[in-house]
Amino acid sequence: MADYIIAIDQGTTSSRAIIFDKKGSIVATGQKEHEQILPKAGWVEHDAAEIWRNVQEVIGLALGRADLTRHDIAAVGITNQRETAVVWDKNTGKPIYNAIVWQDTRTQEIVDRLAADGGVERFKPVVGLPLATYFSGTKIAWILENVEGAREKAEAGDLLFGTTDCWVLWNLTGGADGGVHATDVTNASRTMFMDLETLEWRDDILEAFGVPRSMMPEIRSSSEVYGTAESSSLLRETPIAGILGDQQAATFGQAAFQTGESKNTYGTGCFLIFNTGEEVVHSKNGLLTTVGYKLGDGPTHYALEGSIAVTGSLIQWLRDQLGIISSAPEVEKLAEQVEDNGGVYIVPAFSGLFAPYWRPDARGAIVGLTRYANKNHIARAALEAVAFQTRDVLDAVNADAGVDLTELKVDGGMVANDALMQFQADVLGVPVVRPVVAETTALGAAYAAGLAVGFWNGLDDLSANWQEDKRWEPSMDEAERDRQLRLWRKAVTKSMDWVDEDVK
Ligand SMILES: Nc1ncnc2c1ncn2[C@@H]1O[C@H](COP(=O)(O)OP(=O)(O)O)[C@@H](O)[C@H]1O
Ligand SMILES: O=P(O)(O)OC[C@H](O)CO
Repeated sequence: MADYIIAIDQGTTSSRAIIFDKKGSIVATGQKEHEQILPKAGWVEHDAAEIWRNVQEVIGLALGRADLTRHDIAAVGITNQRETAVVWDKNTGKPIYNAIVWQDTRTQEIVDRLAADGGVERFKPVVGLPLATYFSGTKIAWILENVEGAREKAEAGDLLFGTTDCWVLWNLTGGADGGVHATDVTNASRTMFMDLETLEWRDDILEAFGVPRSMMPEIRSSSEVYGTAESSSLLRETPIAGILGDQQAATFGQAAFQTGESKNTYGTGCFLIFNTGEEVVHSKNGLLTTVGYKLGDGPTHYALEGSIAVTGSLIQWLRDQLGIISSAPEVEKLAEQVEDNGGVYIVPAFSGLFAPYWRPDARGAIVGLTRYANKNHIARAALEAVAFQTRDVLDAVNADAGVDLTELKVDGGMVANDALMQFQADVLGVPVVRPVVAETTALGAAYAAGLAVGFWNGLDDLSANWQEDKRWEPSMDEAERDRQLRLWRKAVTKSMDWVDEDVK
């Protein structure tokens, strides 16, 4: 058997291809950012055609850097930004509109319309999700209602929907020339349309959203052979054998396979996932219920999730919109030049507030400003906002689980930031632990693909690969932690109730 697995990580900010060996170590990486298209306040789009071009390019980069060919690759795993909706014409292979990204809030009116009959929790007992702009369902509905000719084409069976895993799989397996139109259970669980118990699309919910079932991909497990790469691909004939939404992939890559295990990933947003085993658990504290993973014909593993919309993207905002840093890592230097936040708190409710608040009416707020405040305080407050939001989610997980987590496994682009990780341990009051391979998202997809083709024999092989790299112990005294949390929560209340009829 070939000695490597390649994982394609189609993220919000960039697409990566990462080649792993049997130990789960990274052999080579290719990465390319794609454009963030921001046509109006609250709108976030990606060009799906650009994403597919980038995916092909990064596969070439990774293979080239490792000096490997497709013959060295046993299988391909795919992981992806979840919820982001691509709708394309199955005859031409062209998207009929830009992909509407998970952070996009344009569909609030559709949410309100659907919620008018039964409230935002109307479908939650079946799909685990409240009605919110975050999930794919209202994004598909928006495209069908607003793109000229889309409704007719959809009714005629000419349009396909997919999250970006499905878009990449379809293209990689031949596109309009016989591409496989499938997604996995974890991605399907983020659409609003999948029944968590039966793992099938719900016709009544599709109908309520006005989405024809013919657009929907087949729902498959997270680890099985979906198809092989088509003949013009650098990976031709290689089996595509694993798909997991990126947060579930990170949980899998952290080897958090058992009930009660968890992880928090710090990327564009932050996502804490808590494994609830084979049981569907409904949150009483603002968390989502989602599928964790399903390997082939094996049992379905479920999870509770605390999704935070804006964390790394707040650092991008400091860089791109305010211009106070020229690269993301610079934020740490800036923040460390002051002893504290100078009384400044940032609530980055750019897309409203997600877990555990679910307040679409919230917008970003910077509070506590005095003339003393400077860019260093803003940088510090931005990092602190990431940690405070995670604390709010962890409180919800602890309340739902009925036990307190004793440490937090972390990963993602932001965990390179020492100041943030130390502050995170301080405001949580529990240690924060980073594994050697912090690219757990890609690793999780590689694991799913490798298990399907016998590259790894079972979960024990994967657990044996997990190794601790660094641990941050809490060092803040309790009174100071309580004071900071009180001020943070006061700041959160200031961001709420902002959007009304005049403010979009
Ligand atoms: N050293 C750093 N300090 C703070 N934020 C960082 C640092 N390095 C990267 N980031 C942020 O992390 C994000 C990238 O992380 P990544 O895991 O690649 O995200 P994604 O998978 O969402 O594309 C970006 O939003 C960037 O602003
Ligand atoms: O691409 P990321 O890492 O920001 O993850 C996005 C999430 O999947 C959105 O739910």
